[in-house]
Amino acid sequence: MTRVALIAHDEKKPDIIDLVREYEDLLATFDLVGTGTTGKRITEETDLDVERKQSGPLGGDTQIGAEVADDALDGIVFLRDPLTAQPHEPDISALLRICDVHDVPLATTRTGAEYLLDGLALDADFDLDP
Ligand SMILES: O=C(CO)COP(=O)(O)O
Repeated sequence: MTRVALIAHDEKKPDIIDLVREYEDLLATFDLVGTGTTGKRITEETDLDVERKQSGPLGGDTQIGAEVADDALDGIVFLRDPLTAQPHEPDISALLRICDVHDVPLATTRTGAEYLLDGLALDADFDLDP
């Protein structure tokens, strides 16, 4: 099954909720994992089930990076806040780097995320406009 990670910094949480609502039917067919607070918000505000890792600052990005290293993920949506310094910046950089190493598609913007999910829908033969 397609496995996707969902991550958003605090300023971007409304955007990721909006995005997952838009793609909820598709995402319901995927195996979802997320960092702690992002995963909690998505499970509270949608009908989706998200496996929750640690919160980002407590190692969640690193845990997701470990899944990338194991080739366990098909894609990552990571809506980053480019205007706020993050205490765990090294973990964030490491996650981006390991995605480059393993050629795992990663979207860090809303529009990029839509292209990524559209592509995963195509791979999964899922009709987004039935
Ligand atoms: O900090 C994050 C990603 O770097 C996200 O973590 P949370 O989902 O726990 O807020």
